Amino acid sequence: MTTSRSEAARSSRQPLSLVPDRDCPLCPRLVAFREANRAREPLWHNAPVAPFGDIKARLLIVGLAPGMQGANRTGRPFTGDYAGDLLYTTLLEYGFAKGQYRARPDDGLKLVDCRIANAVHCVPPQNKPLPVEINTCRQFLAANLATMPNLRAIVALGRIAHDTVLKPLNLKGSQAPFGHGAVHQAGAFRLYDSYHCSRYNTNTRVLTPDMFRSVFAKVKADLD
Ligand SMILES: O=c1cc[nH]c(=O)[nH]1
Repeated sequence: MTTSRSEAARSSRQPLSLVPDRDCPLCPRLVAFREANRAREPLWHNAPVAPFGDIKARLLIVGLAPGMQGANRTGRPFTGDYAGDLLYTTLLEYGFAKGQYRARPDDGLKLVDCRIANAVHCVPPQNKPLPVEINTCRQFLAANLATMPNLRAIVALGRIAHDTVLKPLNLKGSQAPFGHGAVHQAGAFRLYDSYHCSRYNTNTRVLTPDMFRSVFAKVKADLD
């Protein structure tokens, strides 16, 4: 996001939409999936998941998409699935969260100087959003980036999150290749890459808790 782009976004007459409507119609495959999930599990959230945390935070964490049994069920990013256990434990350890994480949205956990959003706001089949869905949903993430007045650091969890923030940050893939632990400067912002904290990545030791911690240790040191 260049300064001019964010200024343009802030001053545009149309208010920026930070999250899709509950019945967002933009991605037909995700709409059909959402309707099937609503019929099957009427008590679940089953709608686009809004970002969690203060808009005035300096840190934005970008995930992939709501997990079926996690954010899609509970309505809060990374809440109720395996990926959230590692993420919230690490955020608590580095002071980016306070309280206790109990895997439910009424656990009282508060993020500190930190906000969490997803590249895609609706749960995709098999956890795999299509490129067209990622492109369509980017407008909401870009609105968050443009609206966060104190934003300094962005942690991308996985390659899809990394790729999707490049455009709003006005970076090219060749300038900022994805790599665990890589840090990319984008004007006033820093983009930190991490492998996604999914169960698959942690079970296969592609990502260890120490590797994950080292990303947040760096962010913390840079922000302090
Ligand atoms: O990327 C992810 C994974 C799980 N839950 C989320 O909200 N996002």
